[in-house]
Amino acid sequence: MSRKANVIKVIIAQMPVGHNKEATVAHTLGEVRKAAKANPTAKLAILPESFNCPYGPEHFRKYSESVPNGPTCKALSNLAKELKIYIIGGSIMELDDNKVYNTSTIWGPSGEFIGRHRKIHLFAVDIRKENLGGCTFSEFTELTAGKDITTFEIEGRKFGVGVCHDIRFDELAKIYRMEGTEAMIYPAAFCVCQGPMHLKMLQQARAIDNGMFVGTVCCARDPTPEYVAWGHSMIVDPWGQTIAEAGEKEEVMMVDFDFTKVDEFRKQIPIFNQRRTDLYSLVYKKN
Ligand SMILES: NC(=O)CC(=O)C(=O)O
Repeated sequence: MSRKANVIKVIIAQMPVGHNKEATVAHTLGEVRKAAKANPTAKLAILPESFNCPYGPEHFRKYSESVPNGPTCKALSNLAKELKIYIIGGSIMELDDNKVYNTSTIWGPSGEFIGRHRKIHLFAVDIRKENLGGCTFSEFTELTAGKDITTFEIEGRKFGVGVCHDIRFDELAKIYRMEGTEAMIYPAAFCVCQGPMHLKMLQQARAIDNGMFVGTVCCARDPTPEYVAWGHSMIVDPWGQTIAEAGEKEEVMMVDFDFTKVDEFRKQIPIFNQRRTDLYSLVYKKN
């Protein structure tokens, strides 16, 4: 069996999303290229949720394309091959059989399509908070929910993928843990209302519950649209410590995922093995 990597260097690309899809994709991928060239040991790059489509139900179908053969996917595949890195392509709106999914695509260093994660928990809230404004939003009118979990490995370390609202479901993260996941990545688009309230706490909770890295990669703030992104992409380690956090603007961070922390946490706080599965259970109903 090949040795597991201790540390994996990751490019976190918090990028703005414009109305011109081609220009947005070109800019985002250009910034990833610059970061990868400046950091040749980076193994993985991660983009935000809906990274080529303004985040709003009125845009989803118009910006949707086929996976894995649409133009954005081709650009992601070519970049992964050029840079010889893995890419979690944030998410894009996927059109399949006339249905639209909020889909994260995963690419390998030869440009190969490794898999897709269709957002399982569609986002719908109606929040009113005096000091933070509010947020009323529903993906249900335009999108179809996914059904499958998605994992892949880099140098013997298992990554799991969810999309944004998926992070609020502790059961999902636990199922990924049961599948051996050591780092959960959620491309995200939290807004200025629920971002400051919940983003960090949700990540810390999922990380400590499962002894794994939890990362969100978010859209950069653009104050003009109705849905104003919070930014603040962040990586939390298995101990619940924030090891990297972006501001609100466009920003590319290089983050070392030191997986020895996963090994240490799980050895020193072995809650996974202490679960009382004689009293309760969680079942993944695989499709
Ligand atoms: N945008 C999302 O899917 C989720 C979100 O902003 C939230 O759960 O809050």
